[in-house]
Amino acid sequence: MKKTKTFYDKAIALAAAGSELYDRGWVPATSGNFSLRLDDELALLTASGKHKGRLAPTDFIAVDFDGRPVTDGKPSAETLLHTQLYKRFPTVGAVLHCHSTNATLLSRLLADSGAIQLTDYELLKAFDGIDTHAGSVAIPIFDNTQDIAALANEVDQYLLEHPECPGYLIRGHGLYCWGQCLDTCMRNLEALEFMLHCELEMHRLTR
Ligand SMILES: CSC[C@@H](O)[C@@H](O)C(=O)COP(=O)(O)O
Ligand SMILES: [Zn+2]
Repeated sequence: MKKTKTFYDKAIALAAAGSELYDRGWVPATSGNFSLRLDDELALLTASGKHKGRLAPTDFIAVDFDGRPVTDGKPSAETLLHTQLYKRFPTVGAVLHCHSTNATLLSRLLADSGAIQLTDYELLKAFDGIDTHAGSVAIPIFDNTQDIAALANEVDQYLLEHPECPGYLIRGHGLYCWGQCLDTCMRNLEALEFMLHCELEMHRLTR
């Protein structure tokens, strides 16, 4: 595939998001990966192993929804965790994966319960379709593995049964979330990180 102006515009937008996320401490030491939908067959994704706070427009690769690169370079090791979302949900336009302290610690602390219930937070209203704090949103926690295809299958099975899920944790690893566009995805990520931080503090204060 020839890299178009759209490809580079989206790469620049994701690089700016990466810089912001790095400044927040959510993608240390080359961790994390980001993507944007290009069309109904392709997505733009970070190349593997790059520092996600200092991405250049050349640090992005176009992949199909089976994770195969269609431009030069090596896409993220976690490519399938992005492409599965574009494949399952035609409305998803952006996917962000971060390794914040909150996501890493909470996913370890609460792994046995299988999910974190976010309940009675005003910030639940940041998610599309939720207009009240009075409710609960489950954030599932999957076991970490280097077998990304197996993890993608597990996640896909969960999302088939819970299409309203706004994101998920991988134990001791990090958070995946998505949205219709990059702005929405950043908003969802910020809301999730805020509530994960609250949950961690509650755990600390009440244990
Ligand atoms: C730097 S360790 C983190 C990686 O193993 C992975 O989890 C990650 O988020 C980044 O992998 P990448 O292949 O650069 O997309
Ligand atoms: Zn990761």
